[in-house]
Amino acid sequence: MQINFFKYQGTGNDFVMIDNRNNTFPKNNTKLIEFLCDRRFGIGGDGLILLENHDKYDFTMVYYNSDGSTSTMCGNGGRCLVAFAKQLGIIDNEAHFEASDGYHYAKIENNLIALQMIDVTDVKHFDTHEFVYTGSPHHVQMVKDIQQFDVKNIGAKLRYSDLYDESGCNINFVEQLDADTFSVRTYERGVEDETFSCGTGATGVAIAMHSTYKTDAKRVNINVLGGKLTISFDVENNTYKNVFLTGPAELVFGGSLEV
Ligand SMILES: N[C@@H](CCC[C@H](N)C(=O)O)C(=O)O
Repeated sequence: MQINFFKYQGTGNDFVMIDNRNNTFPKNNTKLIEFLCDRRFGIGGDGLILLENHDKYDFTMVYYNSDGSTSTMCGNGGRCLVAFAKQLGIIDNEAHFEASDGYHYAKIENNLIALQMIDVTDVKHFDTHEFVYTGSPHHVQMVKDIQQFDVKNIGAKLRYSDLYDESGCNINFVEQLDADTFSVRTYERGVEDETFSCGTGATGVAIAMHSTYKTDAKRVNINVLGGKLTISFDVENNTYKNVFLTGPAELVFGGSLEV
């Protein structure tokens, strides 16, 4: 079969995008998804996203990690999918769509995609870290000298440690740069490596930093290896609401391959 695809990236978190409105993509073929995401033998990406029809909203987002596993929400992937939907002419500058964690609203402003994330009520505090669920599970841990930190090995150890069940967790390491700016590096489960950016992770970090009083800003800058993200929110009765993840999302190239 022939597969037509586009490759997008959002702050260096990169995705193979496929328009599956005709339902022809073999969704249970884990090996195929892994192959398409492979950087040497395939197209290359941290994940693969299908854009599908929805009976009420503009589209449905179906997300797979690069190991071919179906997973929970991907914030950067959601932002890239909004840019892809605009390219396909499905939306103009606003989108309403459904993902694994429910309904999402997004808007395109000044070439940036602002994606509304789920409300977050429960930030769990531990001696060494915080745990936040922002559509995907996130471990948030402060470190010093983050640029020298061994994210891949220490991230993998924590992801497979007794702290988490077999489904694991994404592991974010954080260093504060100023009152409202943090540097973040993330080990992503399902990629089993450090990625250049993680949107649900950046969102989790911003909320964890606010809830532990490291910042009182409600607009937090997160610097990742692949660029800059901004997370804004309101706080009402310990619930983080109107949470928006904002940043660039760009088309890299498109093509087709025979599989
Ligand atoms: N890169 C993503 C997160 C993707 C899901 C994650 N790997 C998981 O399995 O939990 C993002 O931008 O949020």
